[in-house]
Amino acid sequence: MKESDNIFAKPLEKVPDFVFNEDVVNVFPDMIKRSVPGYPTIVENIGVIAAQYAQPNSLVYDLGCSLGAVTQALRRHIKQPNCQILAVDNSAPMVKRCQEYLTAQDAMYQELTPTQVVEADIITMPWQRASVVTMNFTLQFISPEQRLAVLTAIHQHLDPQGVLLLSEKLRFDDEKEQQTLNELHLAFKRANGYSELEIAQKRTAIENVMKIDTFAIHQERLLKAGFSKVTLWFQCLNFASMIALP
Ligand SMILES: C[S@@+](CC[C@H](N)C(=O)[O-])C[C@H]1O[C@@H](n2cnc3c(N)ncnc32)[C@H](O)[C@@H]1O
Ligand SMILES: O=C(O)C(=O)C[C@]1(C(=O)O)C=C[C@@H](O)C=C1
Repeated sequence: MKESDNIFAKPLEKVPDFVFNEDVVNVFPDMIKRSVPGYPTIVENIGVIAAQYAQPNSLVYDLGCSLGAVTQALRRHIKQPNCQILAVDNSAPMVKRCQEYLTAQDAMYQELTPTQVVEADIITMPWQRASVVTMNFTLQFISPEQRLAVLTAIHQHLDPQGVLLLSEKLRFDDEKEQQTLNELHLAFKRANGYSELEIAQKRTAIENVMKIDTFAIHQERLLKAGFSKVTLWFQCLNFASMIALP
C-alpha cells in the first residue's frame, strides 16, 4: 500500500541527514511526485528517449534506481532484441522493494526486457559496456569530487551509438533566476500539501547530502568526461533532464 510522505510533518529536535532508508522507501512514490516538478513526464520520456538509443544485445543501466520507476519505463519502451537492464542502488531497502515491484510488473506484462536489481555503490562498482545509462536525480547525491570519475567511467563503457540520460535539480548563477525558481519550487511543494515545517525540515535534511550544480557545470563536467554533446531536453522549474551523447 502506497503511504503518503509525512516524515518531516512533526517538529524534530535535530533534523538528521536525509537517508534512503525504510521510512523513505515506504513513502517514496508520494515523496518524489510531490517534490520533483515534472517527475512523471521525465520518467516516461526517459523510456521513450532510451528506446531510440538502446542497441541490440546490449546492457542498459538505471543508476540510483530507487523503486524502479525509470527501470519500468525502460522495460515498457525498449524493444531492441536481447537487451538486459541492470538496476543499481546502494540502499538495501530500496533494492528489496524495487525487486518486489518488478516482479509484480512481470506478472502483469509479457516479454518485458529482462532486468536484474543489484545493491551496489556506483562509485566503486565494476562497469560493463552499455548502450543506455540513466541517472535520474542520482548524481546529486554523489559527492561533487567523485562525479567526474563516475561520468568518465560511464563514458568509457558507453556504446558509440548509446546515450546517458541525466536528470538533476539545478541551481542558477543568476541570483534573480535562482530566487524565482527556488520560490516556485517551494510553491510547488505547498501546492502538493507540504507544510512550511515539512519544507524547512526537508531542506535541512538534504542540504549536506544533496549538492546541486548549474547546467553549465554539468555540461562542462560531461564534456570533460568525454561526452561530445549535452542537450537539455526538459526543465520544470529548477529540475531538469539532459541527453549526453558519447
Ligand atoms: C532521488 S533517488 C533517484 C530516483 C530514481 N532514479 C527515480 O527516478 O525514481 C536517488 C537514489 O540514488 C541512490 N544512490 C545515492 N547514492 C548512490 C550510490 N553512490 N550508489 C548507488 N545508488 C546511490 C539512493 O539510494 C536513491 O535511491
Ligand atoms: O529539493 C527538494 O526539496 C527535494 O525534495 C528533492 C529530492 C530529489 O531531488 O531527489 C530530494 C529527495 C527525494 O529523493 C525527493 C526529492
